[in-house]
Amino acid sequence: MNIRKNIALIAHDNKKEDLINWVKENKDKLSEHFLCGTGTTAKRISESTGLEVRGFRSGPLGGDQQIGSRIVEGDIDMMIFFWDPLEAQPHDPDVKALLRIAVLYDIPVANNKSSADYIISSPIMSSKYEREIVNFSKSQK
Ligand SMILES: O=C(CO)COP(=O)(O)O
Repeated sequence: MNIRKNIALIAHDNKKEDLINWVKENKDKLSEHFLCGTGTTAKRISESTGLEVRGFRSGPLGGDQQIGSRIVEGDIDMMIFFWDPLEAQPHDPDVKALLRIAVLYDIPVANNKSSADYIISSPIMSSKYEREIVNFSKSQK
């Protein structure tokens, strides 16, 4: 029995279909975990797949920041974020901040289908794999 992971699912508008299709392809595996996402992404995935996805605010309204804060709190184990490489977003600083915080806290991140396929099929998904919790020295706190 695998431990249920907290997986954040996020996609920009031009990438939402790609993420929904990926979730459909991996529905059985994903149904064993806790899913969350930015507002519109979460809603669209729920409607298209029937999976329960906890929705935060929409990305441009602070959803990326909410998920970033969950990462800081240790409440997100991995993030699938299909961001749009061909279109600027009004909240690009929030997107950059979320990607930065995911790197800082050593969260596995996939930004396209092939890397998402790697994560979903990797030992990271099983209970045997324990990510080292990132500890910052006092001076960095
Ligand atoms: O903009 C987003 C991520 O930066 C996604 O937000 P929505 O899921 O609300 O469209």
